[in-house]
Amino acid sequence: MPEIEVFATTDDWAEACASRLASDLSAAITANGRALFAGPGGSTPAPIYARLAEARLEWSSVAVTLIDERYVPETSPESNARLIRDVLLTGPAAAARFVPLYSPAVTVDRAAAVAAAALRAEGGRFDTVLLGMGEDGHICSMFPDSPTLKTLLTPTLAPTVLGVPPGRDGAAPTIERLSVNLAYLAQAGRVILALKGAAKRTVYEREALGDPKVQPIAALIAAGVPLEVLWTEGS
Ligand SMILES: O=C1O[C@H](COP(=O)(O)O)[C@@H](O)[C@H](O)[C@H]1O
Repeated sequence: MPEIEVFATTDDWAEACASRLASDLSAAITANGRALFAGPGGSTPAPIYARLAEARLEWSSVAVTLIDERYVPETSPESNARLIRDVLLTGPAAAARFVPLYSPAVTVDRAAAVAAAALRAEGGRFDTVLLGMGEDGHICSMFPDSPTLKTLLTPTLAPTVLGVPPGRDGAAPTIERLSVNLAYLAQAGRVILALKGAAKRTVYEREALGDPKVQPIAALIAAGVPLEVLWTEGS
């Protein structure tokens, strides 16, 4: 299992994550003339996004998307796109192109198909990825016990975006979602899992040793996702 890299402060941790992402984007622009980045929503990534926004990059050559999204428009406080727009796509980074997963399609599955086509048009491979993880062990919108988990984690599927229904009887997720699948993470140049707090460290260590068939983190490791795990106790 990938070793956990420990950082003494939130600043050091956010800086390390942002500088690896910026370095990957810069290398992709040099090699291909463009770069594709995918990141999470949630409460964890804001300090990383704020630092990444300050990176000296040819931002007009960068496309930014999400690893997952709630099926809500950007006007909703639940929207992951809103976090990206407010914190990452600011200053010079506002020149980057945002590729949303959400669209007001008829169903979440139709929106997933639209998003999958949009990502294919961007090259279909993430140059670098930032991941978060919930305390229940979910990454992207790959929720333990969700009926969609097995499909999202099927290693033989091509990179795509899938609709995720709400959990039954109050189980997570509470609303419909969209999520990239395992293949998108397995084919990425680098995947940084940014963890904050003692509880998430314990979950990671437990999940990483778990059953590779059912748990997202274990499945990522089994599939050879180029995972780097950066942790800070945080505040
Ligand atoms: O639902 C989500 O949660 C995870 C983790 O969020 P956090 O608040 O614990 O940082 C996030 O990675 C994911 O993108 C988001 O949709």
